[in-house]
Amino acid sequence: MWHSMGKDIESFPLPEIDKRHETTGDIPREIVEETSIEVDPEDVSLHKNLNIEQRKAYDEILAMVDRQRGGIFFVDGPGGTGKTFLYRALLATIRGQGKIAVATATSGVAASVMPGGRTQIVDASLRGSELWNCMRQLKLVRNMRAQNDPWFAEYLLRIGNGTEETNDDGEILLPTSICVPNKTDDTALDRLIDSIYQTGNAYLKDPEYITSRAILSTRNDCVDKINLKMIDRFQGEEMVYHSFDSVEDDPHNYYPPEFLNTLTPNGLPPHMLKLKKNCPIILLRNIDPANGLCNGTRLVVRGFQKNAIDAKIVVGQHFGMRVFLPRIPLCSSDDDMFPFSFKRKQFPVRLSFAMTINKSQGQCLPA
Ligand SMILES: Nc1ncnc2c1ncn2[C@@H]1O[C@H](COP(=O)(O)OP(=O)(O)OP(=O)(O)O)[C@@H](O)[C@H]1O
Repeated sequence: MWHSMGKDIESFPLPEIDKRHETTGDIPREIVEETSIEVDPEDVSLHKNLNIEQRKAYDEILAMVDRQRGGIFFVDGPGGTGKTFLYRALLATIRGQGKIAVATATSGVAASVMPGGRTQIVDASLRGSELWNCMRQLKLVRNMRAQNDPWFAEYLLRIGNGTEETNDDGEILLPTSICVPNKTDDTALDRLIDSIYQTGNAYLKDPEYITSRAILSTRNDCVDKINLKMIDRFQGEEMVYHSFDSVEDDPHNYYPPEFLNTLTPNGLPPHMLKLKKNCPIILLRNIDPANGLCNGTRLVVRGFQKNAIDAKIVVGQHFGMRVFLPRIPLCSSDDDMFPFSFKRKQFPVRLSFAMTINKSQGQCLPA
């Protein structure tokens, strides 16, 4: 499990492992794990559908593998141009030949969209690396996600490439068809919500519907406000979980729980976590990345227990898997935020009708 998070047991002060009990003989466990990844039959035929640029990249990378030559490739392309699709095709072909293909990504969610993906923490910039000059850049340019709307696909690419026309302030013009007019009154937020989510509970209860869309904001307070509005509209059995908040090394109790309860630092769940059956949630910590439970995984609540949330994974490789989420102690990732070290014991989840743009990276929101 530690390996799947890019860590090693040797970095912890634990007794040495007695290797006599290893069941894999002399073969390192990682090799056993990698060679036992099953190739999805659907992925095996993906290579037949590659577009021209994907095909060129696929052929070039595989040629290097076939010739058993080393090589480094950098597949570059804006969102939706089919990078993941290409990786899946490559992984399936290489693994299908009985060879090892290790899929890693810098975030758990990005790894979870690739079969057998692992998280590797990269503390470096690729361009700053001396390897950059040896890298062969392969560019994907065609937006495959917005194929049935070629105008929008082109528009997105122009924005990504910085070639869309701007005004004197450097702002681009959004077409009215994708805007919700802001009348600066109290109903503006409700109108935004109405245009994203149908009000009928039949829609909201459909996990596919609910996870195919989200309202994005730059700020956590906005996200919390929208999520609270949404959960009130949502119908179903309700449960409120309160967190246990404390400060480490506070023998004089300078920071009473009533005060701590009012805080919601970045990356921590709220003190009062209000959930309803079938509502969408997003995980805030890497609990078990190998089984799809990582920071950013989206789930739908199926039921409540006193000390566990019964939920179903609704994205990525582990789609449909039923899991039980525990309450865990969480610390704020931003150490400078408070002059004390804050600890919250809570389920590591937030509602995900709305999420911050940061959290949405690596997510697939097809609607
Ligand atoms: N050659 C193809 N044929 C059919 N569908 C494709 C093809 N390539 C990609 N797609 C589809 O287009 C969508 C976007 O592809 P993908 O997720 O691989 O893009 P990406 O570049 O990894 O996007 P992002 O950077 O946003 O993660 C997916 O639904 C994928 O199935």
